[in-house]
Amino acid sequence: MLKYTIAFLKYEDKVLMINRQKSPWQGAWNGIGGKLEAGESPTNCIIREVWEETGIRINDPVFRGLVTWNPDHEPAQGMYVFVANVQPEELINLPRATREGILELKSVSWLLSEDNFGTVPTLRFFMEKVLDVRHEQPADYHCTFNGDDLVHTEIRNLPEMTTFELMEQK
Ligand SMILES: Nc1nc2c([nH]c(=O)n2[C@H]2C[C@H](O)[C@@H](COP(=O)(O)OP(=O)(O)OP(=O)(O)O)O2)c(=O)[nH]1
Repeated sequence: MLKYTIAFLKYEDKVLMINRQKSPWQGAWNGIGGKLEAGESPTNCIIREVWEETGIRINDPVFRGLVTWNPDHEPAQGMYVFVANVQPEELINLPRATREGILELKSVSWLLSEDNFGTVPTLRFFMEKVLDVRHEQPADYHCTFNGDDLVHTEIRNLPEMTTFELMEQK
């Protein structure tokens, strides 16, 4: 079982992002998410985290895979990734400061642009595929870090346990 979840909430060609208030990746834009609680399924975790951090209720997050990183990077080895569509009426008062950081809608093209150093370093590797729900199967997007430098990326098949973990205690 991985320790974290993350969600990319889409509206048209934009995604709701948070500029993180704390480490890791303090000051960088990332999707919305957080740590699994004891006994919580990844799906229930992401529904709770999105509610707590944005006030938005997502009912049917779509599982899109894992982002994992080398075990020596830190004890937490990865996160379950989800996408969900949101309605414009749910995206109020943006940008908005919250306890976790600043919430803002960012365009996918800005998030993926090569001269953008304002996002967490893994995002550009997996985000386009994760958002392409119609053409890309869920996968394990594996990252190798040396310190804070992302030195290698690799797309792996999903471990079989993943489906079971997702269904657990739903
Ligand atoms: N720990 C960790 N989290 C990462 C990395 N990259 C990355 O996108 N994340 C994501 C996973 C989560 O969505 C988020 C980290 O969660 P968090 O620390 O804000 O979790 P939380 O709010 O539940 O934690 P807390 O208040 O209990 O400390 O960042 C990384 O390298 N390390």
